[in-house]
Amino acid sequence: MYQDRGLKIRTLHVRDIRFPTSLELHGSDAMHVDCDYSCAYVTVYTEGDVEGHGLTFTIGRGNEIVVAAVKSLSPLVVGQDAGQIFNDFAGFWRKLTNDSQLRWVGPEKGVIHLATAAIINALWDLWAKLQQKPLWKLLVDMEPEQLVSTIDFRYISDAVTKQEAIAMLKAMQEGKEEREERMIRIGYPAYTTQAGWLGYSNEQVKALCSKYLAKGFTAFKVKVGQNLEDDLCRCAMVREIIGWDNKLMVDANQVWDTEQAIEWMKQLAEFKPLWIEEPTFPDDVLGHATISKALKPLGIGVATGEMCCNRVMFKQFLQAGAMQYCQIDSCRIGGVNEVLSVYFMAKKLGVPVCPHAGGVGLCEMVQHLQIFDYICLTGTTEGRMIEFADQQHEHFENSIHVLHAHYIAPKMPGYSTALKAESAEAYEYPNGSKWEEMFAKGLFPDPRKQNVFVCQAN
Ligand SMILES: C[C@H](O)[C@@H](O)CC(=O)C(=O)O
Ligand SMILES: [Mg+2]
Repeated sequence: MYQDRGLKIRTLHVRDIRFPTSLELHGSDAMHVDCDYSCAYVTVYTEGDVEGHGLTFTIGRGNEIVVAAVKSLSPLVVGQDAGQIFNDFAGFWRKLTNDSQLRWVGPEKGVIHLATAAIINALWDLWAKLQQKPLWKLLVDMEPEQLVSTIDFRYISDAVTKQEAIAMLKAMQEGKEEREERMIRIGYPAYTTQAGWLGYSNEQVKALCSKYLAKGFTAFKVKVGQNLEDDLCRCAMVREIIGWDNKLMVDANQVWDTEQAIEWMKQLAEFKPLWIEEPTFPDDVLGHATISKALKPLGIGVATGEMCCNRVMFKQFLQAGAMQYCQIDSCRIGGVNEVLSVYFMAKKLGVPVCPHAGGVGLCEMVQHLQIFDYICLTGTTEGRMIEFADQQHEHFENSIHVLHAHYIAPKMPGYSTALKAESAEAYEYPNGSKWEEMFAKGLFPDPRKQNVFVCQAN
C-alpha cells in the first residue's frame, strides 16, 4: 500500500470558483445571510498522467485570500516526490503546517489552514487515484499502523496516543467485510438541511419538507436565531409536516451569547430538537459546556465543529463535555490527516461524529470519512448521520449518490473532489463565462470595475 517513489509533483494550480447561491438564498442562516458558495480549487499535477483535486469551502468574499494562501504554500509541495509524501504523510503535514515563517499567520487556524486543507485534500485524492480506490476504501484497506502513521499527534497525545489509535483499529478488524458490504448496498444515514435555509419562505420550507419526507428522510435541520417569533412559527410548521417520530435539529450559526442561547433554546424546547448547533462563538469551549449542561435536562444536545479550527480545539470541546455531536468539516481543519485524529479522539471520548456538509463539495468528501468511521472505527451508525445539502452536486465529476436518505459508498477512485472542467471554467471568479453573464445583467457588481483587489489565479 505504501506508494512507490519517483512520481514528482510538477506543479500546483489553484482557482477561485464561486457559485451565485445568494440569488436564491441557498445556504443562508442567521449569521451568513447572503452566501455565495465558493471554493479554492486546487489541482496537483504530477509527472505522470494522474492529477489530484482538492478544495476548501468558503462563502464568497475572501475566497481570493484563501487562493493567495494556497499560492504561498505551494513551494512546499511542488517538486516533492508524491510517494515520499505518502510514506511519511504526518511528516509532510507537519512541514506544511509548520513552515517556520508561514506559521505566524496561523498557526493551524484561519485562512492558512483552509488553504492547507485544499492542498492536503488534493494529495489524498491523488493517492486514492494512484491506488485506483475511492478514498474510503484506501483508508479501510490500510494496515492500522499505516493509517495512524498519517496523523500528527503533537498537541493531542494527552487525549489519544498513536498506540491507542492503532489498538482501536485492531479491535474493529472483525466484521469489516460485512460493514463494507452494508455501506455499498444500503449506505450511511443522512439528514437534510436543504429544507431549512433561513432565507427560504415558509411555503418553500413546507414544500421541501414534504419533498424530503417523500424521499425517505427522517431527520431535518432548520436554521434559527434571527427572530424568536419566526423560529417558534417555523419549528411548529416543520413539526406539523414531519411529525414527532422524525428528528428535528436547529442551527443558530453562532449568533447568541451563552445565556441568550440557553434562554432561546428553552423556548424552542417544546419542539424537541435533538441538537442546537453552533449556539455561540465557535472558540468558546466553556460557553458551549455551560449551554450543554443547561440544556441536558431538556434532552437537547450541543452540536458544533464546522468552524472548530483545529484538532486542539476539538480536543478541548470533547474533554470539556462541550459538544455532544462532533461535526468535523473536511476543509476547516488541515485535511484528511487532521480529521482522522478527531475521529480517534471522538471515539475515545464516546462522542458521535455527524459531519458538517453544508457547502460546496463537503457532502462529496465527508461521506468517505464517515464510511471509514463506520467500517473501521466505531462499527455503528447509532446516533450518527451525514448532513445532506442539495447544492452544486451537478458540478462534480463523481458526485454523491443518496438513495432513500442514505449515502451509498462511492465507487470511483479518488476523494470525489474533481469539478467538471466546464463548471470550473464557467464559475471561475471573476472571468468565467457565467460570471461575465451575471455582471452584464447587473446581478452582481463586477469587481474588475470597482477598484477592488481580486487575486487572479495564474
Ligand atoms: C453558510 C452555510 O450555508 C452554513 O449555514 C452551513 C451550516 O451551518 C450547516 O450546514 O450546518
Ligand atoms: Mg451548521
